[in-house]
Amino acid sequence: MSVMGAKPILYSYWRSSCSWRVRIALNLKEIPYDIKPVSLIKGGGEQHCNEYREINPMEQVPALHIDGHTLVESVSITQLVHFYRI
Ligand SMILES: O=C(O)/C=C/C(=O)CC(=O)CC(=O)O
Repeated sequence: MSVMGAKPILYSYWRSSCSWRVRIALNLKEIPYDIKPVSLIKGGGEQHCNEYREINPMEQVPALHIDGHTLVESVSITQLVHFYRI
């Protein structure tokens, strides 16, 4: 993760407090990122669709694709962002 590649992608939902946590961490680190919205409401929750399950088998937001890796669990993501992008 130390090699900076393409812009990170944050899979996120606007009402998800866990997603807020990661957005705050990325913004504090001034890391630019794109958001891919995953609605927790639409169609019973887009986090349960096959396409998203490939990104996060836990079927939860957020997930962060960064430097060729996909990270899940918001607290872990914020820690990794903190230590790897100083
Ligand atoms: O990434 C986490 O730490 C946990 C995520 C969830 O449990 C999903 C969830 O509750 C979505 C939300 O923040 O409302």
